Amino acid sequence: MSTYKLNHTDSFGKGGDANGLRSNQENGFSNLSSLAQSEKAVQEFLIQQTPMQANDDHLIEFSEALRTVAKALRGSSEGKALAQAEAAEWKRRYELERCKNLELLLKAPSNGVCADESNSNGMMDHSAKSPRLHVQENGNSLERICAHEVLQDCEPNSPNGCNNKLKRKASFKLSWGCKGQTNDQHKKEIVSFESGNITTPDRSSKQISLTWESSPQTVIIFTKPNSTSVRVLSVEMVRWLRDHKGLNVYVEPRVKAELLSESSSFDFVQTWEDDKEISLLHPKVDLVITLGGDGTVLWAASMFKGPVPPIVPFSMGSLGFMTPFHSEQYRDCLESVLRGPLSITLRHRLQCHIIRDKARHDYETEETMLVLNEVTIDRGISSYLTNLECYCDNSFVTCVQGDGLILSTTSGSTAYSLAAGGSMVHPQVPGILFTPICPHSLSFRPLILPDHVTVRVQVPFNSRGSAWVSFDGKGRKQLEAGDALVCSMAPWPVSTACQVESTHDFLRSIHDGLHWNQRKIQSSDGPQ
Ligand SMILES: NC(=O)c1ccc[n+]([C@@H]2O[C@H](COP(=O)([O-])OP(=O)(O)OC[C@H]3O[C@@H](n4cnc5c(N)ncnc54)[C@H](O)[C@@H]3O)[C@@H](O)[C@H]2O)c1
Ligand SMILES: Nc1ncnc2c1ncn2[C@@H]1O[C@H](COP(=O)(O)OP(=O)(O)OP(=O)(O)O)[C@@H](O)[C@H]1O
Repeated sequence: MSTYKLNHTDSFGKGGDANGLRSNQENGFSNLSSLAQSEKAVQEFLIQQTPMQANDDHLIEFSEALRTVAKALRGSSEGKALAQAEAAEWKRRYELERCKNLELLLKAPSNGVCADESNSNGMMDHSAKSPRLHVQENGNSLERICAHEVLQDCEPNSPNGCNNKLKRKASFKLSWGCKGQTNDQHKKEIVSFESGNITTPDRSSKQISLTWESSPQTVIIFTKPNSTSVRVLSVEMVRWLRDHKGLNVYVEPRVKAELLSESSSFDFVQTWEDDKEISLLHPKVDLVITLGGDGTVLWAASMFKGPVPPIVPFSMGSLGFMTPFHSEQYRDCLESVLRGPLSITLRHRLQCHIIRDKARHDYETEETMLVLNEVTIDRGISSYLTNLECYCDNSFVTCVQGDGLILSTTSGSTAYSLAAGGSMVHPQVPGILFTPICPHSLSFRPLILPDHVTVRVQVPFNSRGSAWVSFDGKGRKQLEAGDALVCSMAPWPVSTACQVESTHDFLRSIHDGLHWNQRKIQSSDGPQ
């Protein structure tokens, strides 16, 4: 019986005491080792006693243990109070220092710092050339908040003698590029370092509007194959563009044949003979029209290995994530687009090179592939795990062991990457999504990398099998051990016309296309 009583809970008498200990632990009680020692001593002592003696002595030891607990708790709460007092003192000193600095600052406006009381909204005025101190009005009392510290050069013979804290701020210079690197390959005019303040006046992900300076003359139409409704609409649209808008119209060779089979009057429609010829079309084409689903937009974009004319995508598929225009209203839509101005979504593309191990020292690599959605490296028909070594610039990222890896644009974030657990990202956010496919690991979360990096994915020499690359779900190529795929942001984005504007269109797509976060509204009759 006594041995039964000597379990952990009973050495404290009752469960309530043990609970008390638990809550004290949660409150920061840390003197647990002395407590454990006392408990052990009580146990050892009691084991040596007769049952009667043990009961009395048990009570004595138990009360001692309680005293130990109380002492430890007292120590803990005293320690806590001390720490709080110390924190309060630090806070008081900090506030004093801050007030002193603020006073000095306001007393000395002639040293180049001006207290701009007109700007009472507390916002930073990034456009100001001279350094400013901004103030914020808060209720009746004027609370002054230094929005940012000012970089100030100290004039050696200045009448004010740089006698306040500001003069102590170290001057610094920022420049573009990596440490020790002089080229400005990654330069983007989105940040300026004027007067030592870092500002971002123009961010790349702003809504963009396109205004025609002269009227568009030539359009090219891409259509989804094997669809009767698409074929009917393309016949109608081609005629309307020619008869009502006086435009030159290009279509694919397949579509030209279809149009001619309708009527020989379509011989005004132009086409091309081979892929080389279409790659030369860009300088002639003002606008691209797509009739189909997202796949047709991807197809159209893939036809342009360099700059791409603006695309007007009409929805004639089942999902239509990137196709905001309704085909029934094509006349109104095209009238408005041709008149301009129009909002566009600037969709970044990735450029991908395969570097073969056996050709790694050759100057020429295989043809560069441009993708609008993603490049996928997977195990193909192999039943082995893929083993892919990934590097970002020259830093090792990870080794993917699973079904594969998706390197996606933000436009592609709602496609395959989404299915593999990647985040949905607004298409105008510049970045590269790094999304594993079925990784055999509990901790492989998807990443989003910045747009200026180069990602290299290599099949290691000790890999059991090869890997397969596909570009926007097409054009599969095999990667043998030692081969690598190098991928970075392409300089030729794809601009797609918006129905309203890019954020509105994106949100509409995730609501209507993916039924994002749809749930029945909770009824109001329930606990309040
Ligand atoms: N498990 C998957 O979800 C999976 C598998 C393979 C390919 N894909 C995607 O299919 C794309 C190729 O499209 P396709 O039409 O030629 O093939 P497809 O006809 O097989 O269509 C794939 C589906 O993905 C949708 N889709 C394509 N791009 C999208 C985007 N940016 N946002 C939202 N949905 C999008 C299409 O509307 C279509 O419903 C690939 O780039 C890849 O992203 C997805
Ligand atoms: N002009 C074209 N020539 C050859 N293939 C095309 C062309 N346009 C689209 N495709 C291919 O046809 C397939 C289906 O096209 P698309 O995705 O546009 O239609 P969908 O599947 O009906 O639409 P959604 O993707 O909305 O379900 C895609 O694989 C795409 O690559």
